[in-house]
Amino acid sequence: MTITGEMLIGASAHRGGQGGFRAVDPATGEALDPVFSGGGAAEVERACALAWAAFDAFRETGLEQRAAFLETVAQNILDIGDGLIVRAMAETGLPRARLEGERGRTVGQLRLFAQVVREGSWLEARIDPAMPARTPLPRADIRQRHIPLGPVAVFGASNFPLAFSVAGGDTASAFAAGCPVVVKGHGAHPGTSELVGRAIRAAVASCGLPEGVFSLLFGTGNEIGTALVADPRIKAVGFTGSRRGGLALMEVASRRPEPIPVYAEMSSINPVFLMPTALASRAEALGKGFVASLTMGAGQFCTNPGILLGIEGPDLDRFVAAAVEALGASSASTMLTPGIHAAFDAGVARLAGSGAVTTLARGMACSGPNQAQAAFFTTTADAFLADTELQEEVFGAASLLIRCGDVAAMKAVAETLEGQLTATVQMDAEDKAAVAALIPTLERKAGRILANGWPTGVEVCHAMVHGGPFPATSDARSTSVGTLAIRRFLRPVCYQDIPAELLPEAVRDGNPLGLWRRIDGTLGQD
Ligand SMILES: NC(=O)C1=CN([C@@H]2O[C@H](COP(=O)(O)OP(=O)(O)OC[C@H]3O[C@@H](n4cnc5c(N)ncnc54)[C@H](O)[C@@H]3O)[C@@H](O)[C@H]2O)C=CC1
Ligand SMILES: O=C(O)CCC(=O)C(=O)O
Repeated sequence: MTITGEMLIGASAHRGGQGGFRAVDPATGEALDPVFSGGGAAEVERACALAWAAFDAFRETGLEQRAAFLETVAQNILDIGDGLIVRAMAETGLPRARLEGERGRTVGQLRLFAQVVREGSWLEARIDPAMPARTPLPRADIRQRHIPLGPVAVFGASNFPLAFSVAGGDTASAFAAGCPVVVKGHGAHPGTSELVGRAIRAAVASCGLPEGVFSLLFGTGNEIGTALVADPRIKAVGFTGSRRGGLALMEVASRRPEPIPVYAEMSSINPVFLMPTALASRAEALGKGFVASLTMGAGQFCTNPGILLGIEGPDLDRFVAAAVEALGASSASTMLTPGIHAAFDAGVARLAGSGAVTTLARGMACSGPNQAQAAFFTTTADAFLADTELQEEVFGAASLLIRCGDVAAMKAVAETLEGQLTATVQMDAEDKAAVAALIPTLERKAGRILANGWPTGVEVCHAMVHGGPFPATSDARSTSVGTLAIRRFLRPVCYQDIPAELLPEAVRDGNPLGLWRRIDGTLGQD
């Protein structure tokens, strides 16, 4: 498939009038062909008009047709073949194995949402039949189903060019809900974005859907993203990126005459609690496991273990020695963009320069452009509690070990943490009581609590929560990974005494869709 550098607006490919740009291979610093054109207000207007025009037809597609659309997108992505992986490698510096795995995750995610669409429980159909004889007042016939919010703006993330980008979780869940999608592609991987965008566009056409179901826009500054979120036809936003970017888009969305929800996944330092017995029994293995998680993908995961908490003593020293050895042997790796690399170096310099922080280890020296040397620091619980800046995410392979006096100090630190995507406990059976005391705090702070694993690598499944209180996300009630992500783009509508022939199929008598429905409070398939 050829990459042309055009934006995809409905069925047409379009060269915008704003400044052109090229992707950069971060491993060499070289600009890649072709030149991509940037869009502005005119392209936003066209894409949103088409999306709005498509909405009513798309939202009432049959469950089977919509599921087949998601499966066609998945197949079309696979059919691009190796060209997709090669382009993504060049644009991101990420290795082949990682990108092949990410493609599998992306395709699997689309197929999982197809199953969800078919199964139909997301419609949450409820029927409270009329009670004309009820006294003192009769009850009307009241029915409820969920409908999609409307066209969704999706911002592709830099660090997952497939799974959190053009056909990533935000797009898959919005399509599953019945929302047209306008993607603002990330400028770091425009060629990858165009290839995937063309795969989606072909699926829209072959599934007989209106062209406005999908558009892909590019633009260099903030203008295009701002215009997209401000457009009155956009009804929700999905975003993964920086806290600054997420906050800026939340501000735009809240200032609209009709404010809309922004589901932004932003920043998280993912605390790991090294419980005493676990540390005593396997400090060395934990040290190695930690470094493997920290350095994976050059640390460019929002689930990266950015802080560790352990109790002072010889077992923690053994953990540190093992981690220092593993980290010292970790090679420098190419980061996604020169900007992300510069932000990592600045964050590491900030920690290294703090009087309260000691540098424990750095990874191997850099040997090419945009490479990052992993970094491991330590501080005390008192110092951490005194300086809120030590909580700021350093995006990349940098982590801070907080030395605590006892389990109570660990809990005190946990209480001061901002909202997190994850919280991890490394524990043995004897640590259970201490962990039980910690869990209520962790539940308030994080979207996912895990034991004896590492937070990087999110499973795409029904029970997953990839979310959490601010600043991990802008809305703690949601997840951006897993099938519950569909909820973000739905809202309930109630039908009171609506004549049977005007009711949507989901809540009709006789249950033509064969859904699980709550009838007078009882769940069943009647
Ligand atoms: N927590 C996480 O999952 C991630 C965090 N980051 C953080 O973000 C930093 C920069 O990386 P990027 O991926 O470029 O994230 P970013 O937040 O700068 O950009 C993400 C997308 O949002 C758009 N955008 C950003 N600010 C905007 C604004 N004010 N108005 C309109 N559109 C806006 C950008 O054009 C881009 O398409 C990294 O150094 C890292 O600190 C990056 C990726 C993932
Ligand atoms: O750890 C993962 O698999 C997902 C990480 C993520 O969501 C991110 O880095 O934006």
